[in-house]
Amino acid sequence: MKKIIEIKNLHKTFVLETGQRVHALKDISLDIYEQEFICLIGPSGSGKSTLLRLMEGLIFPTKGTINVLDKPVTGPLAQAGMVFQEYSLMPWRNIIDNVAFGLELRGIAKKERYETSKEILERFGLIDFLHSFPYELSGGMKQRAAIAKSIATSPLILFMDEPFGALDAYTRFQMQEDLIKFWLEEKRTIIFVTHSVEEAIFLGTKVILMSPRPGEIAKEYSINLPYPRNRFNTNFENYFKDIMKNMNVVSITHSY
Ligand SMILES: Nc1ncnc2c1ncn2[C@@H]1O[C@H](COP(=O)(O)OP(=O)(O)OP(=O)(O)O)[C@@H](O)[C@H]1O
Repeated sequence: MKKIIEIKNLHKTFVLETGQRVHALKDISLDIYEQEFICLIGPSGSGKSTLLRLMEGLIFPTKGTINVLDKPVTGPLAQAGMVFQEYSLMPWRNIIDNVAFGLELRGIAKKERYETSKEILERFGLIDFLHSFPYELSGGMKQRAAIAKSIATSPLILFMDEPFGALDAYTRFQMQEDLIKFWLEEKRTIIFVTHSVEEAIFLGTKVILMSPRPGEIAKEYSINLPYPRNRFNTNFENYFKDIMKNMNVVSITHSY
């Protein structure tokens, strides 16, 4: 498999307005290969979003290097799509114009960008909502539209920061299944931040556990379970227990 992202000895320190320094990430080294589905988990403040933003080229390392396709990251990646927990859609644009936005930026003619966007929206079950505005959709539909928007330009890498964090449990399960279906069909590289250990095991080819601040990679797990995954399988549960133990979630691991 081709290496897509190479991170070497990366440190990130933020300097606050008061002059105080926050050491967010410490000595991160990580290789990410084509078609991997990487899930980043760890306690709040362990630097998951910071690591994602560094990979996306939205911020830059204090020390160390990040290469994407053998080139140092110098600004927002053209080959990437991004989905956040909220705010991924522009409220003043209807759904088709949101999805078509990236294509519009690339100068694709209206007819063609609408055709591509309709195809994607059909696939994500939103074909009846082309002309609706984001506020008219449910949370799950909005996130479906946000994913559709992020893949419209066929990005090589999809960065997702807690995309299902605000959804109810039922919608979240549904979205996880839909995302896996998309990934199995398209085999893009996905880097996905979540607080849910269970979600990470359900989705990821690899789960990367971060330690509390300053965030370091505490452990990398290769999840050797076939897709679609079964949460009630013993091997699934074993990964869950092992990760929870390494997170030191004593009250939860106690009962096992
Ligand atoms: N722009 C910034 N300026 C100053 N400090 C920042 C900035 N962004 C992040 N930090 C700090 O870096 C640390 C890591 O933050 P980050 O948001 O990456 O953690 P996280 O693991 O994604 O947390 P959560 O799970 O709560 O979203 C935190 O201490 C945070 O306060």
